[in-house]
This record gives sequence, structure tokens and C-alpha cells, in this order.
Amino acid sequence: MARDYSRFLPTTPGGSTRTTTLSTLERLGWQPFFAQQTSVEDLARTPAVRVTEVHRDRLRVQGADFDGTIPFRPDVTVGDWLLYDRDRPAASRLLGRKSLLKRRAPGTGRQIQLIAANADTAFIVSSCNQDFNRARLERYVSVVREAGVAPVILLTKPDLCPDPQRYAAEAGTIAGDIPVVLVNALGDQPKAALADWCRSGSSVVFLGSSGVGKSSLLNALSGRPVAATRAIREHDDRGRHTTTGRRLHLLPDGCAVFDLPGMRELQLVDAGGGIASLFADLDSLARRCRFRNCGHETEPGCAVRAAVEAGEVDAARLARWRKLVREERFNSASLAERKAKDRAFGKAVRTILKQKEQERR
Ligand SMILES: Nc1nc2c(ncn2[C@@H]2O[C@H](COP(=O)(O)OP(=O)(O)OP(=O)(O)O)[C@@H](O)[C@H]2O)c(=O)[nH]1
Ligand SMILES: [Zn+2]
Repeated sequence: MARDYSRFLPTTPGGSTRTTTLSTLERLGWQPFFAQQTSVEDLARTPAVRVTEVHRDRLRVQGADFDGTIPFRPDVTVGDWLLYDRDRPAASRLLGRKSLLKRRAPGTGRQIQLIAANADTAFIVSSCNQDFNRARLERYVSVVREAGVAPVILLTKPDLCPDPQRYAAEAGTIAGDIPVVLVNALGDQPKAALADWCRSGSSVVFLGSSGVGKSSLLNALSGRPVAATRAIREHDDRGRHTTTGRRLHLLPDGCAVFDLPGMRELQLVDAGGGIASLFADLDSLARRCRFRNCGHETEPGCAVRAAVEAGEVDAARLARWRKLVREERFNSASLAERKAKDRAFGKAVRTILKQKEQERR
């Protein structure tokens, strides 16, 4: 990223360097939402900086005329805004987030991992081939909406498919208000096709399975190879995991793109609100079930099953919804809750064993 040297240039009469300084911040994604949390005095004392890279031990932060590092902090992720404290960088104030993508960390601890903060738009990328999976798209849409990010569905590889419109039509029925874009990630289409969302000062992220073209899209937008695509990585003896740091690429036209190697496949976490909004009809039907915790399977007085039987609700859609809700419940149950359940189960087992023991005597 080029430093902003405008403050070293003579100011034009009537103008001030302040506007140029501000525009550098705006290029980094500074928006009224963040400015509202600060004051002119705050900013003079502790300038606003954005976290543009996350490494194991440090964070790279960039501001209007600052580009440096601060020690790693677990409560901060790429895309966050901080008020940089020169005297105690590690104590820099974290500004409230516009959006936050997070996931359950893989492994047994299943802690929450912060992935990317303050993204405006998430491109949910899928290809016009066997990768296309409606349930998975719905899952992504739920996660993204719950995170406070606006979803856009991108369908890549239309050039390799005899009937790409079929995929676009199917994706269009997931939710009427989510834009669906067919785009060849390898050609010169991406810039124009994504221009509505990749505006100066906005932050976007590509999410989706491996191989759908996320790196290719990022490269197409930046006009040069910034992300190693799979075709290249496969010929690279250093292997696939050469770039593990998460970062924010600042494109020449002022749009910021998250690059999240190995983190783009999200597990549902706290996506309840997103699922409810995507399946609003089923969600409101479920409120009319006799039992509040109805599983919509065999329970009597189930309004959801009644609607399926009446042909008002598609059974496959109900199945996808149930799966999403189940997965979300599992992922969102805190570790403590799960431990409590395990303990209760252990206790029940011990009670039964004791009873059996007594019966035998
Ligand atoms: N023909 C065609 N090939 C594409 C398109 N998009 C991506 N590819 C190819 O598909 C392969 C995977 O693309 P990548 O951009 O590396 O995919 P990715 O989503 O970044 O993959 P991961 O980094 O593994 O998550 C590469 O060989 C690309 O050249 C497209 O729209 N059309
Ligand atoms: Zn029910």
C-alpha cells in the first residue's frame, strides 16, 4: 500500500490537507458509522487505523499517514478499526463493528474465531457445476446476514456450462432480494460485473468452497495477481498453505477486499436470525405449532407439517430448514452447555447402574 504523502505537498489556497487525509482514511473504508464513535479530539490524540493484516504475533495497522504493527490481540481481527495509542499501542481502543464474520474454530474446544470485521458485502461464490448446492448457499446467506453483511450470490464458470441461466434462476429463488450475478472469473468481466458493490471506501469479501474462483476474482479486481490461485499453487512446491495470514487488500480504485486463506468456509454460528429471515414463512408457521419446541416431525398439532401436507410448503425446503436449525443449535450451544449435558448424561447413567445393582441384590 502506498503511503499518503499528500500532507507533505503544499496545500491549495482555501483547501486544507484535512480533506486529503480524510480521503485516505475513506479509501481504507472509514465511514460515518465509525466517525460517530469518536470526536475530533479523540482522533487528534489517537488517530484511526484499520487492521489490514493479522499474523500469529502481530497486526498490521494502516491509517491516514501511518503504516505500522501492533502486538497481536485476540479481540481484534482483520478489518477492525482502532484508535491508535502511540504510547501504548496494545491498548488502542477498538471501535464498534458494523459487521462481524465469525466461526467455530475447528477442533474440540470449538472457540469462536473472529474472521473479518466491517465487511459491507459478502460475495457468496459458487460455480455453475456440481459445486452448486442450494442448501449450502442458504447456509452462507444465513451466516452472512446474521453477521450484518449484505449477501450477493456470484456464480462462476458460466463459460464451462451449457446452461448457466438455470443456475442463476435457481439461486434467484433463495431470497428475492439477494442479487445473483453470473461471472467468468477468468475474463475481464469481474470489474464491471461487481462495480455496484466494489466501490471506493467499501469492503467486500469472497466466501465459498475451495476451487470456485475466489482468488481468481480477487486477482481480476486488482488487475494483478495478488492471491495465488489454485492452478498456480498446485505447481508451487511450497504447497497450498504458503499464505496463511488474513489480510485486507486495498485495490487501486479504493475498494478493500478481504483475503482469508483457509477461512472462507464458514460453520454456522449464531446464525439464528439469518436463518429466520431466510425462512420467515416457516419460522412464523412454527410459532403456531402446539409445542414451543416442536421438531416438526411427528408431534401432534404441528402447523409446519400441516402446511406441507396441504401443499403450501415444499417438503425439501422444510428438510433444509430443519437441518440448518439443528446445525445452528449444535454450533451455538456453548461449551458450558454441552459440558452440563454431558454431566447430566453421566449422572443418569450412574443412577441406572445403581438401580440395576440394587435390583441384583
Ligand atoms: N473457466 C473458468 N475457470 C475458472 C473460473 N473461475 C475460476 N476458474 C479456475 O478454477 C480454479 C480454481 O480457482 P481459484 O480462484 O483458485 O479458486 P478459489 O476459490 O480461490 O480456491 P481456494 O483458494 O482453494 O479456496 C483455477 O484453475 C481457476 O483458473 C471461471 O469463471 N471460468
Ligand atoms: Zn411443528
